[in-house]
Amino acid sequence: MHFDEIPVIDIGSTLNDDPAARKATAAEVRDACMGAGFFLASGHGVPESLIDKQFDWARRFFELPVAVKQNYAVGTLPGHRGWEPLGAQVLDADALPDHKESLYTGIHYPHGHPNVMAGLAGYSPSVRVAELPGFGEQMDAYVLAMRDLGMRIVRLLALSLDLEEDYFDPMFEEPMGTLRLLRYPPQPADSPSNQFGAGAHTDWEAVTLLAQDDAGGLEVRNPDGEWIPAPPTPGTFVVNLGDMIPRWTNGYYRSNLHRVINRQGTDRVRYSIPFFFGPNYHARIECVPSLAGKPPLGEFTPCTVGEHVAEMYARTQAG
Ligand SMILES: O=C(O)CCC(=O)C(=O)O
Ligand SMILES: [Fe+2]
Repeated sequence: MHFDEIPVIDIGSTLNDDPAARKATAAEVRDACMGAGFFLASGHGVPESLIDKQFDWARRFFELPVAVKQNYAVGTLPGHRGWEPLGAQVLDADALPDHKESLYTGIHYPHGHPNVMAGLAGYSPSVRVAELPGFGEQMDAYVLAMRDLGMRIVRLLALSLDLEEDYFDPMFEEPMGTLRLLRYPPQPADSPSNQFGAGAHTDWEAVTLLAQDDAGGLEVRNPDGEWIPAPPTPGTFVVNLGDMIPRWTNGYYRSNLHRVINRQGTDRVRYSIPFFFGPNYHARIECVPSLAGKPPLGEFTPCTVGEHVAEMYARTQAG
């Protein structure tokens, strides 16, 4: 469905016991999911102070000397967690490497957890940084808030699909949750046209909850191929659907391409903090009963979350 802006949806009804109000919110969510696959959630209930602190700690981490950050590099820590230098990721194989630096952490699963011992993707201890006492505790507190917000969004999705509010709940026991700190240095105005902070891509999981600073630069592609800004909007999280959702809805809910360009032409660095939220590794993804009778909008084969993630990795490798 066509869209030319990203809607703002007040999700305050997820914080109190008024089912009729939540139903009304769910109707707005449904329209957003069938169009942009993105919305800006206001009234989310996450304290601004927690979000501000999260950006402060992100800055502090990136300001550490490279020699220190290297000790926390992806590949050095268990699972796919840790630091990635500028240019390490290629989200769009047709573009130059991404002009961004990042740290992956996420929901804390301790070393003895069976999924960690089995080496399942998405299950690792959260990152601690010895040089930054208090860093890990802040990340864990923020992740807890994202997990709570994520479940409230997942319940809205269920309602929006005419399902019981708790339809997805059992699949989100011991969920996957990756938190990423992102730092985008400015790109000069004359940088190559195929240079992006983050190249065009879709997210892989169920929902992404993104806090962005006020620099701007996130854009979503509509069906006409136009890039629509998801502008910095105080008091909101960017919420977008990942590739598991079209599988769950036979394509009726959209996981759309998006990209980032920090082309301010100044020395302005952009920071953003996405939380990628998905169900348990063993959960099954297949079209929800309320849509199963409608003609699929594409080919969507049921699979487990683990299989979905493996397929996504394979696709990037092949690309
Ligand atoms: O930094 C942003 O605004 C978006 C980042 C993003 O799309 C991603 O990390 O998947
Ligand atoms: Fe993304």
